[in-house]
Amino acid sequence: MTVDVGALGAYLPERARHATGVLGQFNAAGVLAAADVHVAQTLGRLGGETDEAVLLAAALTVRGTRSGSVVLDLASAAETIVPEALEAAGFEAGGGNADADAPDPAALPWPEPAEWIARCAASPLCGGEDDPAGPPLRLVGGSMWLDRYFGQERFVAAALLERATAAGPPVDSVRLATALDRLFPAAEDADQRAAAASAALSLLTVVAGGPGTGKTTTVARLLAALADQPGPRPRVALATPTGKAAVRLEEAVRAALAQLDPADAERVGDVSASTIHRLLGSRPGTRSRFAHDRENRLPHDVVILDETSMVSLTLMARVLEAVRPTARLILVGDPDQLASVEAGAVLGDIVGRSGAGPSRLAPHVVTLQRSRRFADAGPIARLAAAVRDGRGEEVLALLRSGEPGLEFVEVADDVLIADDAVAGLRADVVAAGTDMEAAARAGDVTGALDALERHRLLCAHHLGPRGVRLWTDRVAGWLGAPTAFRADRRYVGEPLLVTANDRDAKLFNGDTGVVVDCDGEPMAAFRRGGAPQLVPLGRLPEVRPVHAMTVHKSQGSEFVAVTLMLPSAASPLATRQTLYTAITRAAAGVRVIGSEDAVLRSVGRPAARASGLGERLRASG
Ligand SMILES: Nc1ncnc2c1ncn2[C@@H]1O[C@H](COP(=O)(O)OP(=O)(O)OP(=O)(O)O)[C@@H](O)[C@H]1O
Repeated sequence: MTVDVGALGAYLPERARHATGVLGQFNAAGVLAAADVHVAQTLGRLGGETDEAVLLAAALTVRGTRSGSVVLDLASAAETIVPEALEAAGFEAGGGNADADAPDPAALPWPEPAEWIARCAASPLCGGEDDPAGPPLRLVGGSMWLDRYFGQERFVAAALLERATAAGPPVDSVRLATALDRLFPAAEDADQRAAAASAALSLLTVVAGGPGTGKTTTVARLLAALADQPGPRPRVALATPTGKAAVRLEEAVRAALAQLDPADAERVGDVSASTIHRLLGSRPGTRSRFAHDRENRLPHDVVILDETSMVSLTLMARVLEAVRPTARLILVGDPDQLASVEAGAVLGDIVGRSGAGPSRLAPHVVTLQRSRRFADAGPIARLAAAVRDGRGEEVLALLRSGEPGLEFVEVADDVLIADDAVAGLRADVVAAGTDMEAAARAGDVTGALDALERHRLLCAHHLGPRGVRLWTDRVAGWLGAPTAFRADRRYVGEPLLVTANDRDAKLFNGDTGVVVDCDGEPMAAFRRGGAPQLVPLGRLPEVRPVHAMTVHKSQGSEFVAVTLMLPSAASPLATRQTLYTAITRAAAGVRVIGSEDAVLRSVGRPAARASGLGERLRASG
């Protein structure tokens, strides 16, 4: 069965009004958006460049940064680039999925690579590695960067390497050893102890590890070890890319401190976490610069970033500028998860991808291997490890094994999924939804929030037949129309997703809650470390029902069971990171809906994010 994508026309990239020639053809094929064409044309006009091959390379480089890639490899561009609207919607290039007038991208006039590179190299728009800043593009080998990202990569690499090679901060090593022995007493805590020791003894440490490997616990105990050093209590900043993650980190660190000897916890004192943006501070009148930068450094002695996988190249550059040269910087995160929505895959580059050769930062990276949360041998942990390590056949075998907690619902990529095929999903959704609504009506806030976290449907895409939008409607239909809508269309028992930050209400993009009847007054309830947070519906920021959410949005959350709606094998979002991130959200159950081919393709394909940072960190010299 073919899929009708007529409804997707609205999401196809805008046609550029003034695009003619080669740029016009690439725009009409959906490869370049109007904005890409516009930037390239402006660069050409300002730089006196009319060569269409150079302007095409510029436009494709701009386009790449919008989907996370910092650099464009000209030689492979023709094979790797998929029209953007099709990417977003989860459709394959060509194959009749594009709008009827759109030419096939493979048939576009791609320049011959060697000549393309030579024409770009001769252009006044392109500088090389060592040219002074000025031209808007950089070309090194066959790779092209926007000068801005090229500069950021170079700066981030240099700043990290400088921290890695600098003498460590002064410490009382005898006292440190005693504190670490006290704080990490068990033999099996050796990896956590090594991470804490590294963080205490050097200006840069990366604590990498999957979910539940004890990263937060290590951070909390590290803070106790540092507080135990002679002298004043160190000034510590804890920061995360999102507000939701900051709330979670603060609660988790407090909980970990509460488990320590009271004298250790007392020495650390109160901790708070903020977003990285908030830590760096806003500067009136500018959106891209922060109050803290190289001229006005952060006052902290220790800066800890959590969920670093979600930090973009640009933000990492800003952090590195702002942290005092003598302060410790500790980067915490899971490099196997999806990267930032913006350009760059900094944590992955620092840790070094498998097979790409060791990073010069390797001595500063401590990877925590053992999950402390579930039994290591549990089926979900084994499934996650097989995905992470790219063992596709083992992933399939586990999904089909019938082991408790694992389920594979096999559906072909090109069919619209019928209700009968996903009866298990429907049963889970209806059971959790019914319990949630009953608890919400009874005013049982905790019961409603427990039901909310019992099961979550995750999709890679927003749009298309496997996307959040369609499945939100399907699930809403299964749950039945609410009997009592309010004027604002909210109803008691409705699960909500916050889609904008509201610092005053302490609600953040990605927070989820439930509308609960609190003594006749409907309130939105959100889980927090202590008592749940109750917000009158009129004071909510932007929200939508959360019957399904993207894997990206689910980062940093945990559910009892998760169903992943896998995209088709042809989708660029069918990647190892999508599958790994979804699986590692689940504590007790994982159901994957998709084709065998989609599973194998996802496991076999680490997300393609082109970046030159890893190369810089590997290069000798
Ligand atoms: N050394 C340890 N001894 C005993 N329990 C531990 C130890 N380290 C971690 N834990 C426990 O394991 C669980 C997971 O630890 P923690 O929250 O620190 O992991 P994490 O890697 O930060 O997880 P996430 O990725 O979900 O943020 C917690 O319940 C914690 O108390």
